[in-house]
Amino acid sequence: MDLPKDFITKYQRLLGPDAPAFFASFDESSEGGYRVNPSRPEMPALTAAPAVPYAKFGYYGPVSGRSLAHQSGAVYSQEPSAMFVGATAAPQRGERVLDLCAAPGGKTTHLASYLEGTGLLVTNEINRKRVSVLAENVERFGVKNALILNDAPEQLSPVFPDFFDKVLVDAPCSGEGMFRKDPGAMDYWSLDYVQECAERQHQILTEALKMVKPGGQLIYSTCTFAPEEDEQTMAWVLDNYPDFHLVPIEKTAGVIDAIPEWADGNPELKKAARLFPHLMKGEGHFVAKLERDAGESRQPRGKAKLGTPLTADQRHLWADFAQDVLGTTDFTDLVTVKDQLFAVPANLPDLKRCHVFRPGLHLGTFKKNRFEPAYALALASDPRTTAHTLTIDDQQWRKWVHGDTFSLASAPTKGWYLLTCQEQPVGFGKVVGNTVKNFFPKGLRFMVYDD
Ligand SMILES: C[S@@+](CC[C@H](N)C(=O)[O-])C[C@H]1O[C@@H](n2cnc3c(N)ncnc32)[C@H](O)[C@@H]1O
Repeated sequence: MDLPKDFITKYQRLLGPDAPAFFASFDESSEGGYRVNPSRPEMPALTAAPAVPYAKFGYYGPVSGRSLAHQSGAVYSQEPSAMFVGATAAPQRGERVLDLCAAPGGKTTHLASYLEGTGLLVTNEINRKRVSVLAENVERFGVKNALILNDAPEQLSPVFPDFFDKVLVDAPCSGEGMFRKDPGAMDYWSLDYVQECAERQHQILTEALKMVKPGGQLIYSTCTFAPEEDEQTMAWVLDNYPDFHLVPIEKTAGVIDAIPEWADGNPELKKAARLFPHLMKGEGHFVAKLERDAGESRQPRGKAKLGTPLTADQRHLWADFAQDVLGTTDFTDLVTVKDQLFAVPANLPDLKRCHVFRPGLHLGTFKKNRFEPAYALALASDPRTTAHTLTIDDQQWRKWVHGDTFSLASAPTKGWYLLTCQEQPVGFGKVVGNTVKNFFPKGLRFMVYDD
């Protein structure tokens, strides 16, 4: 690979005798990876692959974007070193978690797997186009407890002061760890760009640190090797925020200590982790875990007023659907936004200064005198406990994801069914006679080709 000249000079100086192995790794092929979704029935073929030693739910190997496993949210494709980030954050059930720079959602979905639908996951992306992709992935993964925001960090810090148990800053960076998979990332790389990224990281962290509750943690990560964005950024935090300290990260499978000499020599920096492509299977990351001292918390202002309460008619339509089709009335905090029904997380502060992209789990749409369930609800439903399910085969699934109606051998009772294929939820279909009407979202349709 034709690496930038300044990049070669810089890492020859920094890595010395290790530099040739580091440069050689850019000419090797990338190692694919994926995480399984613990809220889905197990797909044995997925868990038969070698496990990523440090990452709960993680496996080595490729996964196709046109596979049933992917469409149904049974897996999330993620390169193995990126899994180290979620594994370091490892939130506990019930915690309040913020993913500040979240799109396309690799780390967010990993955090969601740890939370198991409990607590709160606020997942934010500053870029409008990218927040749509984030929402798509969060919904595909069946995440029930997420609030999706589209804000800059400085818009969020006054809303969530001292609020979160865990804050993840997976920072925008110079992306040197992306060069191998995406050589286009080299086009905008320069020594000045690295500096620019470091400055932006300081700005993001300034806001992010305000949202960590006393005793809470901030996990900082990049997919670059640049010391300016890694050890030096953490040294800057330690110098400027005396109530934060680094917590040691367990390192296995070729993950090594961060390098204090690449910053101000503070030995504390060793507690952070470096993932190098010549030392482990993955593209490369830097990960640090900061913890805030215990102390008094400021209280966030007000209470969120999301959407509008349901009308009596809407309550009945939803209750009928929930009882008949889902077999559960578990969802409690319900609101409508225009004609859309959402289950929203409880105990949120006043969000009127935020851009709310999804106030919670999208349950469906109220049409004239009827309720149409959402794709997001289907993928958040567990077929093992859903009242109305209908098993479809592989051929029927291909028609489903292509947007075609298809026929059944016999006609079940008319109505909505959670369709399942190989036990995975794939959407809500409406059965009329022996035909399944297609409600697979238009923007997500695709064609499956024979291998
Ligand atoms: C490394 S990517 C995040 C990847 C994501 N965490 C994942 O695992 O899929 C960094 C994200 O930060 C966003 N970003 C860019 N500038 C930002 C800023 N000033 N503040 C917050 N986020 C920013 C980018 O749009 C990008 O989506």
